[in-house]
Amino acid sequence: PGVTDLGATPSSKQACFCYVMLAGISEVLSSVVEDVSEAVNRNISGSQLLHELLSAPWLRALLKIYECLMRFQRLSPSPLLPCASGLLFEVRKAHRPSAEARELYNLLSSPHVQALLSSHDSVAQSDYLPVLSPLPDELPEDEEAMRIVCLVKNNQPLGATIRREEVTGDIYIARVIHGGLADRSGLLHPGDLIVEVNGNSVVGLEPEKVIQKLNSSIGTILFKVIPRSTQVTSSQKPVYMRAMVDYCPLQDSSIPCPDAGMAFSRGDLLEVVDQSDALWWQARKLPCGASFAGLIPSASMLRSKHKEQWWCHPSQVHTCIRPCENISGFRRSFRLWRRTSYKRRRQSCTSCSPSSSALSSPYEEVALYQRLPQENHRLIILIGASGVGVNELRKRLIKLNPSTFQGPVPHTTRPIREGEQAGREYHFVTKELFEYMVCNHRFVEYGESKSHLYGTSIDAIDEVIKRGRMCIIDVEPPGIHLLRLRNLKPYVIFIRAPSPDTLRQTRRNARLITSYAVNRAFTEEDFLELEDTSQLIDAKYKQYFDSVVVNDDLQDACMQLCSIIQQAQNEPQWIPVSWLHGEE
Ligand SMILES: Nc1ncnc2c1ncn2[C@@H]1O[C@H](COP(=O)(O)OP(=O)(O)OP(=O)(O)O)[C@@H](O)[C@H]1O
Repeated sequence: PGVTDLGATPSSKQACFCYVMLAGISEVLSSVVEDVSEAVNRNISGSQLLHELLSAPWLRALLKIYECLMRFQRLSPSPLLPCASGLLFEVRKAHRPSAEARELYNLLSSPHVQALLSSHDSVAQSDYLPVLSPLPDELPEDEEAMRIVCLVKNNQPLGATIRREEVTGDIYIARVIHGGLADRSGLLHPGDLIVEVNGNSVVGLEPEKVIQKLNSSIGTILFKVIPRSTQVTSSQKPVYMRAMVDYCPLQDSSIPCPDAGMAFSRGDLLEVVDQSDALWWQARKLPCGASFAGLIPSASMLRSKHKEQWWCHPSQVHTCIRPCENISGFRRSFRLWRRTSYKRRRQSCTSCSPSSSALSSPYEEVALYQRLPQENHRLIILIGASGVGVNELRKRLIKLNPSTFQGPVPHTTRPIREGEQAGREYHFVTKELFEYMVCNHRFVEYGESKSHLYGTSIDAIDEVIKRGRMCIIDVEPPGIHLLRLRNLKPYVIFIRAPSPDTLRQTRRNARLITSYAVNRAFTEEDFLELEDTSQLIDAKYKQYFDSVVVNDDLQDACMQLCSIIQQAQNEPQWIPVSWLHGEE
């Protein structure tokens, strides 16, 4: 039985057959009885009766049936092939089909499996279209090998770009997009000369016209190409890069094919699969969603684009949060200074665009890094708008686990006070030593408050890390650049302001540090400034953020921070390759 016969049980079929047989025999017998009774009634002689009986059609029919049954008995049916006996066994079992058999039956009879089986049969019988006309018997000696490529285009783009040779007007495949339709076919390669598309010659046509032809083709596209004489097999290993700038192909007039372009934003992780072209690379965004790559400008291309943009719109490329010359750490006096300085700087800047370092390196090569247990902990940097709660979160973390988390001890030129201990609250240093450290770039941040200098030094951070602790600092965003060092391998967490409603709701009873004596409640102006600054930092520095925590509920934010820090120290993370083995 075929798949579709699984439902009918063999016993019911046999019963049906027997019924047909019995109906025939009873007909024959009733005709025998009829003939005999007729002969008796007619009172004919015995020999005549015998002759009539023996020549009666019913007797012949009975004898035929008898012969058939005897033959059937001699040749009792047996399976022709061993697999057929297995099949028979299965069929017998199918009298009461098991749950598996029923499931198999359902699966096999589903439309897509039926379609798959039918496709398989077509392929197995080479039953596919179009049937190409046979090659002429006699080909000229100098005839170039022509390849006829048939692609079935669905909604996806073709996945190849073309270029025109200016002198000859020939149209060539310029590049094949990784994972795209053309690439998967394995039949079109960069450098192949396109002679015809769907039977129409393309030689001498403008590339736009060819693209139009291709775009308007639905279903099958038939290419006639002369393959490039030497095929270049590209076996490039993917390179992973962090985008340090934003890019939108639809706004880029220089891209060879905007449809093949891939947009990305600062901070996106890109898997660059092809760098063979000096101007246009091919990449996928990670975590990988698309099966095919997109075109992105090469690093040199992006650099020249940004230079060009700078000359056209120089006002857009200044930084809205400039590197600070005199900003301080996290003690109360530092933070007071920070608040006032922040306001001043915010007023003078209105725009937000990539910094100069992003322009010089639009992509940063990264690799996965897993910290080994014997290695130093990574530096944890918290970044956030003033008032968002960076200091509060940091204090809570340290309080929660003082043997694990620690902040660096700041330096100051102010005299030591009663109850203070050198190296505990501050490193108390002379003004000369402080200035010497400034000249030698030893401070991540420093500033002046009430004629005294305060600063957070790289050495103080190092000290904490070397003691085996996890150093947690909060710095103003420009400080990130100074801390991106191989030995510190900083992990940056952005503390983002919650939605405007949640911000106002959660900070109803919070106090803002405004002076040594007075902590006042948040005003509407504070909220607006906080939201504004939070968005600005996010937009300008997101390429450096490894994680983001929204500080809505303090307890939740603190817990989230703990688990992110744990992951940062113990799970593989993407870091710049220069932190693994390169120069700092
Ligand atoms: N999620 C929160 N819910 C309620 N209050 C909060 C929350 N986060 C912080 N606060 C409170 O907001 C105030 C400002 O926080 P904090 O001093 O940590 O700000 P900051 O980001 O360090 O800014 P600055 O550098 O200006 O001090 C503090 O009183 C703090 O307790």
